[in-house]
Amino acid sequence: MSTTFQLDTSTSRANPTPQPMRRLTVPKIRARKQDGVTAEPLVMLTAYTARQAQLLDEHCDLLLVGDSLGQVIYGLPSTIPVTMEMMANHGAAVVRGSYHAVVVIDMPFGYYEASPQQAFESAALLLKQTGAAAVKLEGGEAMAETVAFLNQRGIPVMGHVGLTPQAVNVLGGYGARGRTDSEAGKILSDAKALDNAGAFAIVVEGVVEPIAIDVTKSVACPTIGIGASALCDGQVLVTEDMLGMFERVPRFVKRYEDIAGIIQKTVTRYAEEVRNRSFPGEEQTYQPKD
Ligand SMILES: Nc1nc(=O)c2c([nH]1)NC[C@@H]1CN(c3ccc(C(=O)N[C@@H](CCC(=O)O)C(=O)O)cc3)CN21
Ligand SMILES: CC(C)C(=O)C(=O)O
Repeated sequence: MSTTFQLDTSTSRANPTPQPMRRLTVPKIRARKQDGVTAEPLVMLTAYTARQAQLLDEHCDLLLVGDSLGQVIYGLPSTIPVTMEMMANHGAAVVRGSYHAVVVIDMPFGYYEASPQQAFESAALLLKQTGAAAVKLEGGEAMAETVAFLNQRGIPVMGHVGLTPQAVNVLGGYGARGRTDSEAGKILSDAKALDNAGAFAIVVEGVVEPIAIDVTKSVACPTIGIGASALCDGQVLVTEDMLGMFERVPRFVKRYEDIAGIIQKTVTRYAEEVRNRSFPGEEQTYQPKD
C-alpha cells in the first residue's frame, strides 16, 4: 500500500516550541532507566488540544497524542479509521500548548505497516507538520526492522505491545493479553525485539501483571504501563478517562475526578439562568457611556 497522504508544503501547522531548551529530550527519557532501574517513574498522559497540553505539560515527562483521539474526540468506533490529517492537526496543537514534556505522536493505522519506507514517509510528515519529537507505533517483532530504520534516520520510536488496539480485528476485542503461555512468550519476544531495534521506550498495554514485570525486567529501555503493573518504568492513561469524562471505562482506569458530573451540573445552571433571564447579568452586559 502506498501512502496517499500528500505532502503539505504550507507552514500553517509548523510551530516549533517557543522555549526549545526547556523541553525534555528523548535521550533524557531513555536515560531515566539505568542498568534496569528507574528511580522515578515516567509520567505520561494523552493530550489532543492546545489548552489540554498547557494544563498537563509541567506535570508530565511525556505527552502522547494518541490515536485514541478517534474515539475520544471524534466518536469513532475504534482507532482504525484515524487519519494522518487528524494526527497532524492535533499533534501541532499539543506542541503549541507545551514547552516542557516530550511530545510523542501515534502513527495511525494503515500508514506505516507496509514497509519501513512507508513508515519513514509518514513519520517524517508527522514530525514536520507538528514539531513532535517522536512517534509511537504498535507491534513487536514485525515492526522491529521499521523501528531501527526510523531511528537510524533521525526519528525516535516508542513501541507498543500487548493489547494493541489497531489490531482489534485480529485480537477479537480489548481483553487483557498474556493469559496463555504462548501469548505471554509472544509479548516478551515482541518487547525484546523492539528494545534491540532501538525503541526509546515501550508502552505495555492490557497485560497480566507478571508479564508486565517480566517485560520490564527484560528490556533495557523504559516500559510505560497502561493496564499493566505499578512496577513498569512509567504509566500512561487517556486523560479524559482519568478525569472522569466517560461513564464506561476499562478496568485499568482510575477516575480521579468526576469531570462529566461537574460539566453536567454547570451546564444545568447556565441553562436555567438563560431560561429565567438572569444570565447575562449586569456585569456581563455593555452599556453606552453616561
Ligand atoms: N478512552 C479511551 N481509553 C483508552 O484507554 C483507549 C481508548 N480510548 N481508545 C484506544 C484504546 C482502546 N483501549 C481499550 C478499549 C476498551 C477496553 C475494554 O473495554 N476493556 C474491558 C475488557 C474488555 C474485554 O474483556 O473484552 C475492561 O473492562 O477492562 C480496554 C482498552 C485502550 N485505548
Ligand atoms: C492508550 C494509549 C497508550 C494510546 O495508545 C492512545 O492513547 O492511543
